[in-house]
Amino acid sequence: MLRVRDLNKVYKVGTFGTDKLHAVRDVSFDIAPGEVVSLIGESGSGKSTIGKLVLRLISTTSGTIDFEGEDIAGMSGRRLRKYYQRAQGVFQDPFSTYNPIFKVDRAFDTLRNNYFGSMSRTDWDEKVREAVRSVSLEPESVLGKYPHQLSGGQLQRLLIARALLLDIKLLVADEIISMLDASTRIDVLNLLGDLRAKGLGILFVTHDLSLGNYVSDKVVILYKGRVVESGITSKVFGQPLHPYTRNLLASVPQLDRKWDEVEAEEAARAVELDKHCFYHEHPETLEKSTGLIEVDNGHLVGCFAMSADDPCPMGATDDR
Ligand SMILES: Nc1ncnc2c1ncn2[C@@H]1O[C@H](COP(=O)(O)OP(=O)(O)OP(=O)(O)O)[C@@H](O)[C@H]1O
Repeated sequence: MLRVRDLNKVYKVGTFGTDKLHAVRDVSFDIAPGEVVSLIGESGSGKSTIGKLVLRLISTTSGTIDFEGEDIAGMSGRRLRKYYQRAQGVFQDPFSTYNPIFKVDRAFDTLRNNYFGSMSRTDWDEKVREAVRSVSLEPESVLGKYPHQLSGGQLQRLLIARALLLDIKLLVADEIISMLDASTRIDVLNLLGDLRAKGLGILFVTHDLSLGNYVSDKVVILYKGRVVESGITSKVFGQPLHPYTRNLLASVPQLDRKWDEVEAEEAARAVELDKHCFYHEHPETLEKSTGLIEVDNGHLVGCFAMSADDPCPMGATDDR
């Protein structure tokens, strides 16, 4: 359904826009219907930029994004409107999405004006109520209210309901639960699970490894805009190969492991990597990547071996 290939985004920065910031580098991944793919990485790794590129909120520098076989860069007019009927985004801070001086219903009305102009008011109101119920909210408790009268979780679910009115096939969910409390988080996560079961493809953007592990079928681990590892979640998290992924996972506290043990493992890995891995020696630059190596079916690892005949000490070669 969604096919992203060799995506690059370079921002112009600096006072006169003369400097360049390479925010996304050669990123490729696919999302099938009913599949959740998580983009995981630390702050500044390019996750949100990729989400915005997929929603065409910003333009690509190079690379392609195909949705149902059509390059979204070439869409305009009716075709672009149709794309937005099928692909929508929900972002981190639900409060900033609503205008505080209007009731939340206004977010739905703008959609009616754009896409459902010919529908009668009665039919539209019923359609909205149905969408609100589908995200486990009571229409009477939330419609007609101002944003400050509702919780973050209710506002977030209303935004998902709004997207669902369009019968979308792809949802870009960018850190959508990071501002919610624990009990509301689980409601929104369960809702995403229900939507996935109905065939919705979800691009889930998060910096939280455990969340990525919980919700996704596949993960794409990003470091400074570049994919360092990707594949089926259980494979990437069960057998992480790239030093960055391993360090990320090692940094998540585990009840059954002592910190000394984790540190000793990391030190042993550092010895293996010394003078072999460009990433290990110079993590500040990723220019020397030799691309991604497929180590297992769909499990790709970014390789930064220092020379072509230098076997990657992290196992990112065919014979390991
Ligand atoms: N409009 C912009 N102009 C210039 N640079 C930008 C712009 N938007 C993002 N960047 C830069 O691009 C890089 C990637 O940013 P992005 O927001 O995609 O990262 P992220 O992984 O989503 O981070 P976070 O988790 O903090 O939101 C960062 O260095 C950021 O400062």
